[in-house]
Amino acid sequence: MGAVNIRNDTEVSGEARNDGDIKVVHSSLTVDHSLTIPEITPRIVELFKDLFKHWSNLDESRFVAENLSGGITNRLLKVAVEEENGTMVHVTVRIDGPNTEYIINRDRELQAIHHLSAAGFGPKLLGTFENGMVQSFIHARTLDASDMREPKLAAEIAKQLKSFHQVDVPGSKEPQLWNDISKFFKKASHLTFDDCKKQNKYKEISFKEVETEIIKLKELAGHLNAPVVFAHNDLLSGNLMLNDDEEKLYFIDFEYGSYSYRGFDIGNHFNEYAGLDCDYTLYPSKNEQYHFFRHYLNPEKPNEVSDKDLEALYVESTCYMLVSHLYWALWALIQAKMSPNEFDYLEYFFLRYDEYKRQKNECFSLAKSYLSQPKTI
Ligand SMILES: Nc1ncnc2c1ncn2[C@@H]1O[C@H](COP(=O)(O)OP(=O)(O)OP(=O)(O)O)[C@@H](O)[C@H]1O
Repeated sequence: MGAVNIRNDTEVSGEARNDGDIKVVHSSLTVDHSLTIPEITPRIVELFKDLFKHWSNLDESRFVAENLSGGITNRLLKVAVEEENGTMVHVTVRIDGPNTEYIINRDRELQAIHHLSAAGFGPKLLGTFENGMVQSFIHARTLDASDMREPKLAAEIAKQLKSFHQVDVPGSKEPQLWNDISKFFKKASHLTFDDCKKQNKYKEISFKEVETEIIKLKELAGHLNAPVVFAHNDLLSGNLMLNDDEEKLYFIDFEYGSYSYRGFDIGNHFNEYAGLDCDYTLYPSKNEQYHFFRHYLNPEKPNEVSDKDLEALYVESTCYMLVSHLYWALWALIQAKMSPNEFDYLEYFFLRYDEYKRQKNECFSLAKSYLSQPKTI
């Protein structure tokens, strides 16, 4: 990893928490996500001194915190620490967004981080606290949506995704996708907004219709027998970082990671070509998708992938691309109610759900016609 790590043998002053078989230092402190930088800095210093004993005697002036932007779920800080001998160490502090427990299973995330990080994915987890975690800082640039379709990068993303999907994260291997969608649906369909405009917009949604779509899509997807893998589930450009000098690509942010269907991770990634503006004219062409599939299915010999395997993955990803629209549409409704962020989550629901409706007939026909073909063994 290109990230600068603080000592691996981080001394524990906070209590050590055992997540699975790996121990990580834990502090019982919480950090208020809404504080300004001057207000939050002393709190971060206190937290670091509690977590990392070797920093406990450093003067407060040696800790410099700044906001990192990019995400829309959590508050992220970059903290520079000047050690006694003048060495600069950079870490990130992620403060969980308030109310994110409705959409994110933090225990599941923490368990996954250990195993993914041991497998070489993402930043190193250095410590946890009541509402967040400290991780190593990755010296790399965050990708833009348009970078993801660049053929060399697309091939590298596909190749890494394949190895990501091969990581064995302990615990139940039951796919969580439909459970999560069902949980989101229950929560999202019973909201009220104090803001009249929001409430009126929300009332335009027919949850009966959404529920019918979920049932139909779940049935169709079930027939495809997609392989179950440990999926990232949120492979957008902001969660991909590239160190150009080392030509090293990083996947970050595993908060939605779970056992899920291979096609969901891929279809969801393709949806992200549209960027946060949701310009779905940017969805990858069939050729671009096949390029990705070849490098995913056989990273060493991409040109030897059979047409049959390409077609199967094309149908699978297309079908789960639809599921991804429903997933994030419902997610956005919960965020519209729970998140303090300025982002227009309600509008985001409509962008995703409208795109679902635009795509569904074509995708259903594609999947049904594929499923009706006689299968050769
Ligand atoms: N360990 C890290 N090192 C360097 N930069 C990072 C690191 N983690 C995150 N970032 C930067 O911060 C941005 C936001 O991070 P992250 O995706 O974790 O936030 P988030 O709120 O969970 O986002 P979202 O929910 O939108 O995916 C990333 O796009 C990246 O630019």
